[in-house]
Amino acid sequence: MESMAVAGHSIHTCFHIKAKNPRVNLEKQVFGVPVLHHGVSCIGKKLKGKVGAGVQAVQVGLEESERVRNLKSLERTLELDAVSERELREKGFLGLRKTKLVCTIGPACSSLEDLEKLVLGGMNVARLNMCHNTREWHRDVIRKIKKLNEEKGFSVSVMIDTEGSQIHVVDHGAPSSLKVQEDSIWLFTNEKFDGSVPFTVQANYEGFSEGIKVGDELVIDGGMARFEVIEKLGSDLRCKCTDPGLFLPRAKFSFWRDGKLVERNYELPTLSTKDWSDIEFGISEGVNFIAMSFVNDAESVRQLKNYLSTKSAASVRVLAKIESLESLQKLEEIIEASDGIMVARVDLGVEIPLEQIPTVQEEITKVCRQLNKPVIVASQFLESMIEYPTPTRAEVADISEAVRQYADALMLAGESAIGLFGQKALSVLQMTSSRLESWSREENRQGSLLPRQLGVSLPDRIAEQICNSAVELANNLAVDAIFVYTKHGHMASLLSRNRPNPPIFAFTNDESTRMSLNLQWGVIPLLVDLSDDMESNISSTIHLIKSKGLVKEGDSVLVVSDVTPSRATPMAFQSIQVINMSQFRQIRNRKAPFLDCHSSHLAVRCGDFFTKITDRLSGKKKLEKELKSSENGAGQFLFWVLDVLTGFTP
Ligand SMILES: Nc1ncnc2c1ncn2[C@@H]1O[C@H](COP(=O)(O)OP(=O)(O)OP(=O)(O)O)[C@@H](O)[C@H]1O
Ligand SMILES: CC(=O)C(=O)O
Repeated sequence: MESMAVAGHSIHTCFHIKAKNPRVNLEKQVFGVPVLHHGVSCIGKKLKGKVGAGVQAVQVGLEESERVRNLKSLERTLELDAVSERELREKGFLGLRKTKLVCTIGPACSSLEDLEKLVLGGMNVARLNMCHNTREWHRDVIRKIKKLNEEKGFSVSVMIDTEGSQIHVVDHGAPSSLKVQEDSIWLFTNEKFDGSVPFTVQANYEGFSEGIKVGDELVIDGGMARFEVIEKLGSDLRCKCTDPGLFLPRAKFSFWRDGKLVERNYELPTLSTKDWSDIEFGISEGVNFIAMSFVNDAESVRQLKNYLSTKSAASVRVLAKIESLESLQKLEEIIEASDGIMVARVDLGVEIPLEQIPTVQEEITKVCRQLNKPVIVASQFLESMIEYPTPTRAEVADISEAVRQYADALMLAGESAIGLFGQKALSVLQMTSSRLESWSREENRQGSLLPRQLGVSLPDRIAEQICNSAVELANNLAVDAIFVYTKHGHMASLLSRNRPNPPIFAFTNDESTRMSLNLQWGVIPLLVDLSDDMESNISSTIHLIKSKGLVKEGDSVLVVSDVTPSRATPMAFQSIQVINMSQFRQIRNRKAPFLDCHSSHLAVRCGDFFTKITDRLSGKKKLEKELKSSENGAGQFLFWVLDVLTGFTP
């Protein structure tokens, strides 16, 4: 045991842990686990008057004047974005929407006024698809979003999508959509010519017909129309329409044989020359995310991430778009290599049968959560609203399903980019996701996806377990919010991964972390000027939230802090505390922590307890017996925490 601080109802302990399991490098880690000795009996109910009234542990080694300076500097800078603040005032902590919303920006919504309406309607991330429009147009939109962020106190992130390399139609014989009649005969060619030739389809890639045989099926946009290959003329294909439908501009096509996709190794790079130059453009405009189209392996993701590092742009997060059969076959390695995933349902539907999309979407979403990467479910949520002012009931059900699957974010494509009712579509997305979230909470259905179902252990097992336990505590104690102090967003994302009932306020002093957390489920990122003194960070942020009038009587918060070693705290220190915000007073004049007999007894228990947990279940039985027989509340509490934590052991 190293040190300890006890104040009021809160007890803070720090101790070294020697791991027996070599996979868990605990030697250098120090935990701080503040424990409530009155908390055990109120699991699942709202904490009223049972929580420590304030954070009183004070760091050893910090002079008082420095502490007060830290508090003052924090008071000057707490950026809660204007939209979250408004929502918080209207709906309270638990009413904050958790599912994030992404809108594709296109000609229908690129004016400053329309962009502002989208932000006020809940857009967290603006997406620009580099395969449409000019670079000047994209630059203008990005600058407008940044201007709104600066002038109106918004915090909307910007994402660009690379065009990627995929076989698609350059021209299909008409300037816009075209009906394809049954039995009509078409020529598919790689020949380049100006203008349109009736019944002639130009492909963008000369090797498009390699490996294709007479009798194969050519499918347009995952089923918009179907053809049979009736003749091969060099590299051209003569095809007969077997299933009439529509030809849209830039339609994608795929070939099928005996009911299976014909898989071919096109010599197309994931990032084309144009994509690299779009990436340069994105870096120079300070975008927050790059979504890579047609990723087929982890290597291409790593290549882009390395490139961003060499350009001092490692803060730009790389998302991999899952939209090919090959990317599904290498799903885990792609997720692990990337900073997040987009389930690009439109293009995915070109390569896998449409009826498989819902289950594939669920599987990708689940694996992303397991591996702690945010996931966007994209496209066609409200396709009918491109033309009509109300959604179909099935579209609303599709949104609800993605929310139920706990996707981090949902994305509008054509609905916002070119739709007649983009803002209305966003409000349907917003209302439907909020409704399902509150229904889940009220019915306590959140419990149906318990953290233990997450299954895997991440490399940082200690942080993972702390966050799992913190969320279990937060849900059981029914706190109103979780506060986390984070440099790179790691602890915030581990908390989000557990999809807690209360929202997660992630305080960071890193602007790029703040912007990247905009994609993370349930996280409200706030920019603050964090100091080395974690207690004053906690104290000041609670004080600031209170001073803005955002705290109601009885509101409590669970605080997770993760202090990296510094002069003030030479050892890493991770702690969980529960604080009643409404009774909270800023502590400015206490100088040192103090001990009492009860707490030192508790710390010994804690040390014993964690050693045994890290030794997996070997010590559980003995420890359970000891803790169960303990006559004080702390022992009982630890027994309960033991139960929670060991439940996660694989
Ligand atoms: N910047 C833009 N300028 C003009 N039209 C756009 C723009 N962005 C999107 N669109 C329109 O909105 C529609 C949906 O856009 P989105 O980029 O999601 O789909 P997409 O064209 O199928 O590309 P991808 O398959 O890469 O997602 C497009 O078909 C296009 O018509
Ligand atoms: C968004 C996208 O690229 C798709 O749905 O295919």
